[in-house]
Amino acid sequence: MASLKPILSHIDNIPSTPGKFKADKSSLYYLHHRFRLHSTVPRITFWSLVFLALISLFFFMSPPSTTAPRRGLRTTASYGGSGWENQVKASAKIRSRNGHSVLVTGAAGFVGAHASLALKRRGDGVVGLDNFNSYYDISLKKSRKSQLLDRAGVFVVDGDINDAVLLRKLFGIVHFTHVLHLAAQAGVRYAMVNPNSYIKSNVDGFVNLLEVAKSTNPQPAIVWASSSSVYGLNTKVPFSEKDRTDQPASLYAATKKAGEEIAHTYNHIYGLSITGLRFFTVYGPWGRPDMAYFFFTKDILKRRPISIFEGAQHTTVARDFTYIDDIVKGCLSALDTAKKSTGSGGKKKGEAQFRIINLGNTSPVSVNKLVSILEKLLKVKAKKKVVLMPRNGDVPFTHANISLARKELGYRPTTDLETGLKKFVKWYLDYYGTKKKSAF
Ligand SMILES: O=C(O)[C@H]1O[C@H](OP(=O)(O)OP(=O)(O)OC[C@H]2O[C@@H](n3ccc(=O)[nH]c3=O)[C@H](O)[C@@H]2O)[C@H](O)[C@@H](O)[C@H]1O
Repeated sequence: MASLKPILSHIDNIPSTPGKFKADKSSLYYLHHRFRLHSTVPRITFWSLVFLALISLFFFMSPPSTTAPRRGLRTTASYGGSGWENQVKASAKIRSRNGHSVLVTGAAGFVGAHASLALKRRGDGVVGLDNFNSYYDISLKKSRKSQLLDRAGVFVVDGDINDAVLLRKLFGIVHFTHVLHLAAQAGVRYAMVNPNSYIKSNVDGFVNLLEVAKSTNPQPAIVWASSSSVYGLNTKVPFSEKDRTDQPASLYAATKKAGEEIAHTYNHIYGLSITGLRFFTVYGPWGRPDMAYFFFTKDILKRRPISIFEGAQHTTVARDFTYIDDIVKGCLSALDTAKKSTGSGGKKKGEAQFRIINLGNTSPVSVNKLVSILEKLLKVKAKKKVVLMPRNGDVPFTHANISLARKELGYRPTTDLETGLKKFVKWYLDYYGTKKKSAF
């Protein structure tokens, strides 16, 4: 467990759970006694007053809009009202011929923000949804949200995929042709710290979204983020979609694999068109602070030691690091090639498309090499500690076979790790140096 410490130091503390309004018993008691003392007021009047007071308290404490309980790492969300609806409608406006109308979940996240921007810039209608949980720095998520609104007019709704009322409301306002579902509890190692957050987002939340989508008329086509981690302890390389995925090494991987099976069920029963994309270690500007390339950069600059994992018998740990722009192209292409769902009224009317596709770089790089590229770009020597890879969810290597992505999506990744990290480091120095200068 000692090895978890440096990793978790990059993750924010979990906030307390939402508080509920409780009637203050002591003040009720006090009132009751006062009324008893002044017995000129009959008992019935006392209780009528208490009742009235409670009703008005309830009324005044309710926001003008819908308030939804939020599950997961944060408190409550509010939404609704005509101003809010107008923002949703404006954001959803399609500006190109044959453009899609896309609900992007996790839009204030790393991949979600980039994908939302790319969709909006080419003329699609985009509405974002994000619960702004505190798994990592909320201010980074808020910055992405502001960038989306200010630079492209993408509105990100503050809400949760577990909130069916909100989802139905959004589908009621906009006829989404597609959902790009990227909201998830990410990170392989954090699953040992907060296992339930993975079930809530990646299983409960996904089912909730599919339930609403399957009942919508017409049903949207769904493209969602699975993960390279489903290959788990698979040793056959490169990882092909035909390989076994029944040996997950982390709860994160297990929930993503569960998502793939759940997606199959909804496709089979309800005729939802569903494409699962297995992302391979996505990195780049505006990335996730819990990922190694990100916190290595921070620690190297602060002259703090970093742990480099190695396998048993000193074997190298490697990843098929994939640059964000390549992933975004893959996502857009998956949306463009997605066939329509076939169901209506919650019933399947014919076979619907079901796909699972790797999106990787197909060129694995060792963690050692990653660090030496960062040292060169940052012009600082890292204080490296080589440690045996802890048994906390990591796998020794990943390597994507992307033949299916090439065939189905015309996917061709073009950014090597050095080029991609150069762009990341430039962004990092801008963002954490002068902040306001950073733009997508
Ligand atoms: O493809 C995915 O589906 C997943 O990709 C990402 O997981 P990983 O590939 O494990 O990325 P990341 O943590 O950056 O570790 C990178 C490398 O550094 C090594 N590593 C890590 C920490 C450390 O202290 N030392 C170290 O050597 C570590 O052993 C590894 O070899 C996403 O986080 C995850 O949400 C999911 O999307």
